[in-house]
Amino acid sequence: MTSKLSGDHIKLAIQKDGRLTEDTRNLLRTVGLHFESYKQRLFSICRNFPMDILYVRDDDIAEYVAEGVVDLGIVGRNLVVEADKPVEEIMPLNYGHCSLKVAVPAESGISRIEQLAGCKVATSYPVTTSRFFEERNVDVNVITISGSVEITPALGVASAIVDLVSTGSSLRLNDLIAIENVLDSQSVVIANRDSLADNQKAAIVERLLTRFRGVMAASEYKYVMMNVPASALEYISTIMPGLKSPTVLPTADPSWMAVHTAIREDMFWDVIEELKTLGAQGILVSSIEKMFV
Ligand SMILES: Nc1ncnc2c1ncn2[C@@H]1O[C@H](COP(=O)(O)OP(=O)(O)OP(=O)(O)O)[C@@H](O)[C@H]1O
Ligand SMILES: O=P(O)(O)OC[C@H]1O[C@H](OP(=O)(O)OP(=O)(O)O)[C@H](O)[C@@H]1O
Ligand SMILES: [Mg+2]
Repeated sequence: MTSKLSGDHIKLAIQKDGRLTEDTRNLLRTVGLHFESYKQRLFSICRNFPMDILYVRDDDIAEYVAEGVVDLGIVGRNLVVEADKPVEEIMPLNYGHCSLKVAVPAESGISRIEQLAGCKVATSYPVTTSRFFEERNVDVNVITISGSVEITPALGVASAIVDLVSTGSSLRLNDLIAIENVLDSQSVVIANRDSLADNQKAAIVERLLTRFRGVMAASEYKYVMMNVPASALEYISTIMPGLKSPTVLPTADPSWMAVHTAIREDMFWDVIEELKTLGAQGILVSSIEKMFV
Protein backbone atom coordinates (compact mmCIF):
# COMPACT_ATOMS: atom_id res chain seq x y z
CA MET A 1 0.00 0.00 0.00
CA THR A 2 1.44 3.39 -0.96
CA SER A 3 1.25 6.51 1.20
CA LYS A 4 0.42 8.68 -1.83
CA LEU A 5 -3.07 9.43 -3.12
CA SER A 6 -3.62 6.89 -5.85
CA GLY A 7 -5.13 7.71 -9.24
CA ASP A 8 -7.68 4.90 -9.53
CA HIS A 9 -9.31 5.97 -6.29
CA ILE A 10 -11.82 8.73 -5.82
CA LYS A 11 -10.97 11.39 -3.27
CA LEU A 12 -13.36 12.69 -0.63
CA ALA A 13 -12.73 15.83 1.44
CA ILE A 14 -14.28 16.03 4.90
CA GLN A 15 -13.98 18.52 7.76
CA LYS A 16 -10.81 17.90 9.73
CA ASP A 17 -11.92 19.06 13.15
CA GLY A 18 -15.30 20.64 13.72
CA ARG A 19 -19.01 20.14 14.17
CA LEU A 20 -19.43 17.85 11.17
CA THR A 21 -16.34 15.72 11.75
CA GLU A 22 -17.70 13.11 14.14
CA ASP A 23 -21.00 12.55 12.31
CA THR A 24 -19.17 12.34 8.99
CA ARG A 25 -16.63 9.81 10.29
CA ASN A 26 -19.45 7.79 11.86
CA LEU A 27 -21.35 7.74 8.57
CA LEU A 28 -18.28 6.53 6.69
CA ARG A 29 -17.64 3.81 9.23
CA THR A 30 -21.31 2.77 9.33
CA VAL A 31 -21.25 2.20 5.57
CA GLY A 32 -18.43 -0.25 6.16
CA LEU A 33 -15.36 1.77 5.22
CA HIS A 34 -12.15 0.89 7.03
CA PHE A 35 -9.70 3.76 7.43
CA GLU A 36 -7.41 5.28 10.04
CA SER A 37 -8.07 8.82 11.24
CA TYR A 38 -5.54 10.44 13.49
CA LYS A 39 -5.83 14.13 14.26
CA GLN A 40 -2.47 14.95 12.71
CA ARG A 41 -3.29 13.07 9.49
CA LEU A 42 -4.14 15.06 6.36
CA PHE A 43 -5.46 12.06 4.48
CA SER A 44 -6.17 8.37 4.86
CA ILE A 45 -6.72 5.55 2.45
CA CYS A 46 -9.75 3.28 2.75
CA ARG A 47 -8.51 -0.28 3.06
CA ASN A 48 -11.64 -1.86 1.60
CA PHE A 49 -12.99 0.74 -0.85
CA PRO A 50 -11.30 2.66 -3.70
CA MET A 51 -11.37 6.01 -1.95
CA ASP A 52 -8.94 8.34 -0.19
CA ILE A 53 -10.17 10.73 2.49
CA LEU A 54 -8.70 14.21 2.90
CA TYR A 55 -9.15 16.15 6.14
CA VAL A 56 -9.40 19.90 5.55
CA ARG A 57 -10.96 23.15 6.86
CA ASP A 58 -14.62 23.15 5.89
CA ASP A 59 -14.27 26.56 4.19
CA ASP A 60 -11.98 24.98 1.58
CA ILE A 61 -14.08 21.93 0.67
CA ALA A 62 -16.27 23.48 -2.07
CA GLU A 63 -13.19 25.05 -3.68
CA TYR A 64 -11.26 21.76 -3.65
CA VAL A 65 -14.23 19.97 -5.22
CA ALA A 66 -14.74 22.67 -7.87
CA GLU A 67 -11.03 22.62 -8.79
CA GLY A 68 -10.89 18.81 -8.96
CA VAL A 69 -8.38 18.49 -6.12
CA VAL A 70 -10.95 16.01 -4.80
CA ASP A 71 -13.92 14.33 -6.49
CA LEU A 72 -16.34 14.58 -3.57
CA GLY A 73 -16.81 16.65 -0.44
CA ILE A 74 -19.02 16.48 2.61
CA VAL A 75 -19.79 19.96 3.92
CA GLY A 76 -22.60 22.20 5.18
CA ARG A 77 -24.82 23.51 2.40
CA ASN A 78 -24.31 27.00 3.88
CA LEU A 79 -20.67 26.88 2.77
CA VAL A 80 -21.51 25.46 -0.66
CA VAL A 81 -23.86 28.39 -1.30
CA GLU A 82 -21.33 30.87 0.09
CA ALA A 83 -18.46 29.49 -2.01
CA ASP A 84 -20.59 29.93 -5.14
CA LYS A 85 -18.50 27.43 -7.10
CA PRO A 86 -19.60 25.12 -9.94
CA VAL A 87 -20.14 21.90 -7.95
CA GLU A 88 -23.04 19.44 -7.89
CA GLU A 89 -24.91 18.84 -4.65
CA ILE A 90 -25.71 15.16 -4.98
CA MET A 91 -27.09 14.06 -1.62
CA PRO A 92 -28.35 15.63 1.63
CA LEU A 93 -27.11 13.66 4.67
CA ASN A 94 -29.59 14.70 7.35
CA TYR A 95 -27.14 15.94 9.99
CA GLY A 96 -25.58 19.34 10.73
CA HIS A 97 -28.99 20.99 10.46
CA CYS A 98 -28.95 24.76 10.94
CA SER A 99 -30.32 27.88 9.25
CA LEU A 100 -28.80 31.14 8.13
CA LYS A 101 -31.00 33.91 9.51
CA VAL A 102 -31.24 37.69 9.62
CA ALA A 103 -31.37 38.80 13.27
CA VAL A 104 -31.71 42.19 14.96
CA PRO A 105 -31.57 43.42 18.59
CA ALA A 106 -34.84 42.50 20.28
CA GLU A 107 -35.43 46.08 21.45
CA SER A 108 -34.74 47.61 18.01
CA GLY A 109 -38.37 47.41 16.94
CA ILE A 110 -37.22 46.12 13.53
CA SER A 111 -39.40 43.29 12.23
CA ARG A 112 -39.00 43.47 8.43
CA ILE A 113 -35.80 43.43 6.40
CA GLU A 114 -36.99 46.50 4.42
CA GLN A 115 -36.39 48.49 7.64
CA LEU A 116 -32.68 47.67 7.30
CA ALA A 117 -32.25 49.76 4.11
CA GLY A 118 -29.08 51.84 4.45
CA CYS A 119 -27.94 49.90 7.57
CA LYS A 120 -24.84 47.82 8.27
CA VAL A 121 -25.29 44.03 8.39
CA ALA A 122 -22.47 41.92 9.90
CA THR A 123 -21.92 38.35 8.74
CA SER A 124 -19.42 35.59 8.01
CA TYR A 125 -21.44 34.85 4.86
CA PRO A 126 -20.96 38.01 2.75
CA VAL A 127 -21.73 36.40 -0.63
CA THR A 128 -24.98 34.80 0.50
CA THR A 129 -25.98 37.88 2.49
CA SER A 130 -25.32 40.34 -0.35
CA ARG A 131 -27.25 38.17 -2.78
CA PHE A 132 -30.16 37.80 -0.36
CA PHE A 133 -30.57 41.55 0.19
CA GLU A 134 -30.07 42.31 -3.52
CA GLU A 135 -32.79 39.83 -4.48
CA ARG A 136 -35.09 41.51 -1.98
CA ASN A 137 -34.13 44.96 -3.29
CA VAL A 138 -32.94 46.16 0.12
CA ASP A 139 -29.74 48.20 -0.06
CA VAL A 140 -27.50 47.35 2.93
CA ASN A 141 -23.81 47.66 3.76
CA VAL A 142 -22.50 44.12 4.34
CA ILE A 143 -19.60 43.90 6.82
CA THR A 144 -17.59 40.67 6.86
CA ILE A 145 -16.72 39.33 10.34
CA SER A 146 -15.00 35.97 10.84
CA GLY A 147 -16.57 34.91 14.15
CA SER A 148 -18.70 35.95 17.15
CA VAL A 149 -20.98 37.82 14.78
CA GLU A 150 -23.72 37.95 17.42
CA ILE A 151 -21.95 40.56 19.51
CA THR A 152 -21.54 43.09 16.66
CA PRO A 153 -24.89 44.87 17.23
CA ALA A 154 -24.03 45.41 20.93
CA LEU A 155 -20.64 46.81 19.87
CA GLY A 156 -22.32 49.27 17.51
CA VAL A 157 -20.63 47.64 14.51
CA ALA A 158 -23.88 46.70 12.76
CA SER A 159 -27.66 47.08 13.09
CA ALA A 160 -28.32 43.47 12.10
CA ILE A 161 -26.52 40.20 11.55
CA VAL A 162 -26.84 37.23 9.24
CA ASP A 163 -25.59 34.15 11.06
CA LEU A 164 -26.16 30.44 11.57
CA VAL A 165 -28.85 29.48 14.05
CA SER A 166 -29.46 26.03 15.39
CA THR A 167 -31.03 25.99 18.86
CA GLY A 168 -31.35 29.80 18.90
CA SER A 169 -29.51 30.05 22.21
CA SER A 170 -26.69 32.25 20.82
CA LEU A 171 -29.31 34.73 19.60
CA ARG A 172 -31.13 34.74 22.94
CA LEU A 173 -27.89 35.12 24.86
CA ASN A 174 -27.17 38.27 22.86
CA ASP A 175 -30.73 39.68 23.00
CA LEU A 176 -31.25 39.19 19.29
CA ILE A 177 -34.33 37.96 17.44
CA ALA A 178 -34.50 36.37 14.00
CA ILE A 179 -36.68 38.23 11.52
CA GLU A 180 -36.06 36.28 8.31
CA ASN A 181 -34.69 32.97 7.09
CA VAL A 182 -31.99 33.16 4.42
CA LEU A 183 -31.38 29.45 3.91
CA ASP A 184 -31.79 26.05 5.58
CA SER A 185 -28.66 23.97 5.75
CA GLN A 186 -27.54 20.45 6.49
CA SER A 187 -24.52 18.37 5.67
CA VAL A 188 -24.47 17.46 1.95
CA VAL A 189 -22.34 15.49 -0.49
CA ILE A 190 -20.98 17.63 -3.31
CA ALA A 191 -19.22 16.39 -6.43
CA ASN A 192 -16.85 17.67 -9.07
CA ARG A 193 -18.66 17.81 -12.43
CA ASP A 194 -15.82 16.24 -14.43
CA SER A 195 -15.65 13.37 -11.94
CA LEU A 196 -19.35 12.68 -12.47
CA ALA A 197 -18.76 12.66 -16.23
CA ASP A 198 -15.95 10.08 -15.84
CA ASN A 199 -17.57 6.63 -16.03
CA GLN A 200 -15.04 4.91 -13.78
CA LYS A 201 -15.25 7.56 -11.05
CA ALA A 202 -19.02 7.92 -11.40
CA ALA A 203 -19.40 4.18 -10.77
CA ILE A 204 -17.41 4.42 -7.51
CA VAL A 205 -19.39 7.51 -6.47
CA GLU A 206 -22.63 5.62 -7.10
CA ARG A 207 -21.44 2.68 -4.98
CA LEU A 208 -20.73 5.08 -2.12
CA LEU A 209 -24.09 6.86 -2.49
CA THR A 210 -25.93 3.52 -2.50
CA ARG A 211 -24.34 2.75 0.86
CA PHE A 212 -25.25 6.20 2.21
CA ARG A 213 -28.85 5.71 1.05
CA GLY A 214 -28.99 2.36 2.82
CA VAL A 215 -27.91 3.88 6.12
CA MET A 216 -30.14 6.93 5.80
CA ALA A 217 -33.23 4.95 4.83
CA ALA A 218 -32.64 2.61 7.76
CA SER A 219 -32.49 5.53 10.21
CA GLU A 220 -35.98 6.62 9.09
CA TYR A 221 -37.61 3.26 9.85
CA LYS A 222 -38.15 0.91 12.79
CA TYR A 223 -38.63 -2.80 12.38
CA VAL A 224 -41.75 -3.95 14.22
CA MET A 225 -42.78 -7.50 15.10
CA MET A 226 -46.10 -8.26 16.82
CA ASN A 227 -48.85 -10.77 17.29
CA VAL A 228 -52.31 -9.75 16.06
CA PRO A 229 -55.71 -11.42 16.29
CA ALA A 230 -56.34 -13.16 12.94
CA SER A 231 -59.74 -11.45 12.79
CA ALA A 232 -58.13 -7.99 12.83
CA LEU A 233 -55.35 -8.83 10.37
CA GLU A 234 -56.94 -7.39 7.25
CA TYR A 235 -57.65 -4.01 8.85
CA ILE A 236 -54.28 -3.90 10.62
CA SER A 237 -52.52 -4.44 7.27
CA THR A 238 -54.21 -1.36 5.84
CA ILE A 239 -53.05 0.98 8.63
CA MET A 240 -49.44 -0.16 8.53
CA PRO A 241 -47.48 2.10 6.21
CA GLY A 242 -44.73 -0.48 5.75
CA LEU A 243 -42.45 -0.78 2.78
CA LYS A 244 -44.69 -3.15 0.89
CA SER A 245 -47.22 -5.51 2.39
CA PRO A 246 -46.19 -6.78 5.83
CA THR A 247 -44.86 -10.29 6.35
CA VAL A 248 -47.55 -12.42 7.98
CA LEU A 249 -46.64 -15.72 9.65
CA PRO A 250 -48.83 -18.29 11.37
CA THR A 251 -48.38 -18.88 15.11
CA ALA A 252 -49.02 -22.01 17.19
CA ASP A 253 -52.46 -20.54 17.99
CA PRO A 254 -54.49 -20.25 14.72
CA SER A 255 -56.46 -17.29 16.10
CA TRP A 256 -53.24 -15.22 16.25
CA MET A 257 -50.84 -14.23 13.48
CA ALA A 258 -47.28 -12.84 13.69
CA VAL A 259 -46.74 -9.68 11.64
CA HIS A 260 -43.35 -8.19 10.72
CA THR A 261 -42.95 -4.84 8.99
CA ALA A 262 -40.95 -1.61 8.81
CA ILE A 263 -42.68 1.56 10.00
CA ARG A 264 -41.52 5.10 9.35
CA GLU A 265 -40.12 6.74 12.47
CA ASP A 266 -42.33 9.85 12.03
CA MET A 267 -45.55 7.79 12.02
CA PHE A 268 -44.33 5.28 14.55
CA TRP A 269 -46.15 6.32 17.75
CA ASP A 270 -49.51 6.95 16.04
CA VAL A 271 -49.38 3.54 14.38
CA ILE A 272 -48.30 1.70 17.54
CA GLU A 273 -51.12 3.30 19.57
CA GLU A 274 -53.68 2.28 16.96
CA LEU A 275 -52.27 -1.25 16.75
CA LYS A 276 -52.65 -1.64 20.51
CA THR A 277 -56.28 -0.53 20.43
CA LEU A 278 -56.87 -3.12 17.67
CA GLY A 279 -55.57 -5.88 19.90
CA ALA A 280 -51.93 -6.26 18.82
CA GLN A 281 -49.79 -7.85 21.53
CA GLY A 282 -46.14 -8.62 22.15
CA ILE A 283 -45.02 -5.66 20.05
CA LEU A 284 -41.23 -5.75 19.59
CA VAL A 285 -39.45 -2.82 17.98
CA SER A 286 -35.86 -2.71 16.79
CA SER A 287 -33.60 -0.34 14.89
CA ILE A 288 -32.58 -1.18 11.35
CA GLU A 289 -28.89 -0.85 10.60
CA LYS A 290 -29.09 -0.72 6.80
CA MET A 291 -32.01 -0.90 4.40
CA PHE A 292 -32.24 -1.29 0.62
CA VAL A 293 -35.66 -1.09 -0.99
N1 LIG B 1 -24.89 25.62 15.89
C1 LIG B 1 -24.85 24.75 14.89
N2 LIG B 1 -25.63 23.68 14.91
C2 LIG B 1 -25.61 22.78 13.90
N3 LIG B 1 -24.80 22.88 12.83
C3 LIG B 1 -24.02 23.92 12.77
C4 LIG B 1 -23.99 24.90 13.80
N4 LIG B 1 -23.08 25.82 13.50
C5 LIG B 1 -22.56 25.40 12.34
N5 LIG B 1 -23.12 24.27 11.89
C6 LIG B 1 -22.79 23.52 10.66
O1 LIG B 1 -21.55 22.88 10.88
C7 LIG B 1 -20.58 23.37 9.94
C8 LIG B 1 -19.22 23.37 10.59
O2 LIG B 1 -19.23 24.23 11.71
P1 LIG B 1 -17.90 24.53 12.52
O3 LIG B 1 -18.29 25.43 13.66
O4 LIG B 1 -17.20 23.26 12.85
O5 LIG B 1 -17.09 25.34 11.41
P2 LIG B 1 -15.66 26.02 11.46
O6 LIG B 1 -15.35 26.50 12.85
O7 LIG B 1 -15.68 27.01 10.36
O8 LIG B 1 -14.69 24.80 11.12
P3 LIG B 1 -13.30 24.74 10.31
O9 LIG B 1 -12.24 24.78 11.36
O10 LIG B 1 -13.32 23.42 9.59
O11 LIG B 1 -13.26 25.91 9.36
C9 LIG B 1 -21.13 24.73 9.54
O12 LIG B 1 -20.64 25.18 8.29
C10 LIG B 1 -22.60 24.46 9.49
O13 LIG B 1 -22.96 23.78 8.29
O1 LIG C 1 -28.40 28.59 17.62
P1 LIG C 1 -27.24 27.99 18.35
O2 LIG C 1 -27.48 26.58 18.76
O3 LIG C 1 -26.78 28.86 19.50
O4 LIG C 1 -26.02 27.88 17.30
C1 LIG C 1 -25.59 28.98 16.55
C2 LIG C 1 -24.16 29.30 16.80
O5 LIG C 1 -23.35 28.19 16.44
C3 LIG C 1 -22.33 28.65 15.53
O6 LIG C 1 -21.25 29.16 16.22
P2 LIG C 1 -20.15 28.27 16.94
O7 LIG C 1 -20.67 27.74 18.23
O8 LIG C 1 -19.60 27.27 15.99
O9 LIG C 1 -19.08 29.40 17.28
P3 LIG C 1 -18.28 30.37 16.30
O10 LIG C 1 -19.13 30.73 15.13
O11 LIG C 1 -17.99 31.56 17.17
O12 LIG C 1 -17.07 29.58 15.90
C4 LIG C 1 -22.99 29.81 14.82
O13 LIG C 1 -22.03 30.68 14.25
C5 LIG C 1 -23.77 30.48 15.93
O14 LIG C 1 -22.98 31.37 16.66
MG1 LIG D 1 -14.77 26.98 8.63
